[in-house]
Amino acid sequence: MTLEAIKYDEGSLQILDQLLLPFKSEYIDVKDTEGGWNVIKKMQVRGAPAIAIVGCLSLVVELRATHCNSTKELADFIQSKLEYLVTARPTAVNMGNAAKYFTEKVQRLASDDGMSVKNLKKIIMTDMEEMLAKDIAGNKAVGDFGADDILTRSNKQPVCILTHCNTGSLATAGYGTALGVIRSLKNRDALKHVYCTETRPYNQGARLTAYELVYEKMPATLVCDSMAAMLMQRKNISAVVVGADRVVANGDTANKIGTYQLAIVAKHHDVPFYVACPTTAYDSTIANGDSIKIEERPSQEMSSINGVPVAAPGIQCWNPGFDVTPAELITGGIITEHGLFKPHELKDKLGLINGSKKA
Ligand SMILES: CSC[C@@H](O)[C@@H](O)C(=O)COP(=O)(O)O
Repeated sequence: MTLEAIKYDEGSLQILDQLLLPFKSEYIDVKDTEGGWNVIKKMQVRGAPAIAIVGCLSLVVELRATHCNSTKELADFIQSKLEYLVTARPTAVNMGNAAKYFTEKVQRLASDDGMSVKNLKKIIMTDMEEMLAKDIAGNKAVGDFGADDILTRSNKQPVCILTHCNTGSLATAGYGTALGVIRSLKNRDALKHVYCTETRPYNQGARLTAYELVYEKMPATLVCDSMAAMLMQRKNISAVVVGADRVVANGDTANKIGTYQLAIVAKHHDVPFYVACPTTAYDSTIANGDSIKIEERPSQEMSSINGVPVAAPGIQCWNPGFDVTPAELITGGIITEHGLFKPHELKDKLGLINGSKKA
């Protein structure tokens, strides 16, 4: 078994089929953007950062076999493929942010008269290939900032963490976001225990996070989502740390369904609640969480497990894949690769960082 969700080498892209985990380790060849769109839609690869990386790398693979006669033709081709990839899953913003960034870049470079088709292709492909290393570096920084803050609160005493969904190596290029914070705590010998929720209905916690925790030999226990309140009442939880699919301007955060109720329970028990995500999950164009589009998944994903029915035939199902945690419940803060911010600070602080990068 392996934890390498994305294998990429010089134009060859393979993804670990996460629908088969934890019982089978099988890779799928992704040969073009249609293949990329399909593995994202079916959730054979999932997790906001991994979705964007696989989407863009599927375009790199396709670009290698694509001939364009002009830089304008190439830029329009890349733009249309990126627009298509964004439609696979609507809530996670990472693919949308990548599409915006690469569209702006390719159209700007294409308008330069001295640019050749060959060079333009190379610049964009190299930039996309670098997403893998950049994501890991960002995750490591997130992990360290998160561990610093949690250990400051605990007076450097080892901590018990509750996490939700899967935010580890399988959801990213490696290391992980919320699971990256947990990994950083473990690296400092400061992780007493980690609890992961099952994460119904798709069981990313039971299938994927539990698999990563066992693989990494972390002291870990699986709980049902419905046990979170009891857990916080009885088990001395030091912090809840989750990932994000989209953090909007006021700090409201869309993440895996079930996150919002964890934040409410954490507030009731005075447990700090953290969102851990690189800024690739930040969307400054939406003012607050009411306008985030929430993906609704097929009802069979809820009414059956691995094809075995678990609900009464004929019952209707409502299956939103994500919920929105209001900023005021994110009491620990939002941990980014630039540091930890309170939700209300995010807009100004990230605006300053982005502004100074441009200057
Ligand atoms: C680093 S991943 C953060 C989030 O993307 C994760 O918690 C999550 O909600 C994933 O949802 P999924 O539907 O499995 O793609």
